[in-house]
Amino acid sequence: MELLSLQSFLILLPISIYLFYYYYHSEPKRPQISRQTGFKNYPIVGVLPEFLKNRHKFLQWSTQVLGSCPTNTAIFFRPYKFYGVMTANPINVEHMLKTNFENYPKGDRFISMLGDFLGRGIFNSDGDLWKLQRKTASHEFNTKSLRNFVVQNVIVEIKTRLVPLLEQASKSGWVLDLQEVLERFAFDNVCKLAFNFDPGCLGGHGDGAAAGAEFMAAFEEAATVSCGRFFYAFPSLWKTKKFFNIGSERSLRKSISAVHRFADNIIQSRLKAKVDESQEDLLFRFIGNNENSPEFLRDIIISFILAGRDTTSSALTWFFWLLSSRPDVREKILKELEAIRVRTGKTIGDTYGVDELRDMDYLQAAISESMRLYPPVPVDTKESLNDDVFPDGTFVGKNWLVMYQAYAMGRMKSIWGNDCEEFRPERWLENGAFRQENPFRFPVFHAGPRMCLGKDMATIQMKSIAASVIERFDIDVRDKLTCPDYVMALTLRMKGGLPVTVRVRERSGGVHN
Ligand code: HEM
Repeated sequence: MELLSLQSFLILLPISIYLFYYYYHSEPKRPQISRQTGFKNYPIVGVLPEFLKNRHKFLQWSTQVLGSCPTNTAIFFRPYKFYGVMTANPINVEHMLKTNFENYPKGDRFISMLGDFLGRGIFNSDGDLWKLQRKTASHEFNTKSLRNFVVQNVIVEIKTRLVPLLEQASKSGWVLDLQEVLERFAFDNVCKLAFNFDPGCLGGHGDGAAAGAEFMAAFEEAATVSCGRFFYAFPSLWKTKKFFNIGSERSLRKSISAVHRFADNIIQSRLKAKVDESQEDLLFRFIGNNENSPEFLRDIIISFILAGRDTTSSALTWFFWLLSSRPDVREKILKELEAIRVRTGKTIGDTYGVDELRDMDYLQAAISESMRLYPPVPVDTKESLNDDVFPDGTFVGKNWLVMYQAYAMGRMKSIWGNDCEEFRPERWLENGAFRQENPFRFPVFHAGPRMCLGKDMATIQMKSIAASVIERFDIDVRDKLTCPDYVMALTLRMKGGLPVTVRVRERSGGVHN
């Protein structure tokens, strides 16, 4: 036995020495890593042991690492000469998202992970294919007609589904998962925007409730498993599963074909009907360009559904959790809403138009502050096309994985000051008016040419929901003092949801109706 150990040692020793020298001397830029504070990169295995140890609290761990680096930027490497850099420094973020945008596409690594599901839709493409979709979409997103369409959909969903559901919950004392409710709301909404189909996930009959629920479940599964590919320590694992069509990859294939079948049916029937001027949705707007094949139309639509699905629900779930332990903030929101109602002659239950929503400065500040601490997209990744140097002096090699961490940026003293951990909406106000933050310091909606297209729509949706819920109901979070855990996915979802009970709010004049 001892002889065997000695033999193994003698065999392994030269191999280890060889690998050590190979990794350390075959890469001329490597010395950057050892000089860098930050991620612990071991010989050969790189950051992998630390990553595996901290995977369950990835965001807190990487925030702490970035905070300890002089320029809030850290390099790591993984086996097989795979290098990456993560930053929480606004000047680096501006460089990668705007100044040297062409050098930082999403890259093949990202695109191949989501490719089976999203094809080459706007969310999953680079270069000319992306530019083309971006041009059409940004033109359409700026039209008044699309904005009105969105506002109308949100109003109907709130009045006919969300409010009745919460009223029912308040009467019967149900415990609701608020995160799930908000996700269903967002899914109904984004499907209407994408191809004017109402899946009726939050109640009602929709355009076919059973089909809608099936579509949402398949979409959910396809998105979760596709995004799960990002978190494999060794990407070859999911590729092998895919090759043999086993495990999660097998269910992924099934759910993707269900989503594609569903979307194809709608697209085919719309194409057969030729141009239907009564439609206002995105599909109608992209069909207008005759050059788009049905498959490409499907990719475009699915990308939009993915982008608009979990983001607003994530933002609002964390917002309602934060609010539950801050009655002072809630009171200020209520005061602001009351002032707007008095000025416009409205009563509780009336809906708010775009102008009134725009006047809700304090509510906007509170939602932004919540997204600063809990950004719906906590980490964003790119791939470098060529060698480059960040403005802070960090070398970035060709084909490196390049990430900015919005979660960490919201918690950097260098950006937000010593009270950065505190939930303080006032930091967004100047003489009572909401003040936009520089998007490279607050890249929650991304920034530069690829900035989120749905920012305004998301804002309308979030403020409408928050205002309607807060003025009508008291939301009691069951465990308001424990910070919920999150699920590591592309969006920041709460682990286990947000269980709440609901009470119709009592006002000085009694309970409203
Ligand atoms: C609070 C809500 C939202 C947040 C925080 C948010 C954030 C983001 C972020 C960080 C990106 C960049 C993603 C990446 O690089 O991979 C993005 C892109 C995008 N978002 Fe949003 N988003 C929100 C809501 C929406 C909504 C409601 C829509 C509308 C359907 C939407 C449509 C898009 C699209 C189409 C892109 C891709 C833009 C491009 O690549 O050119 N987003 N969003």
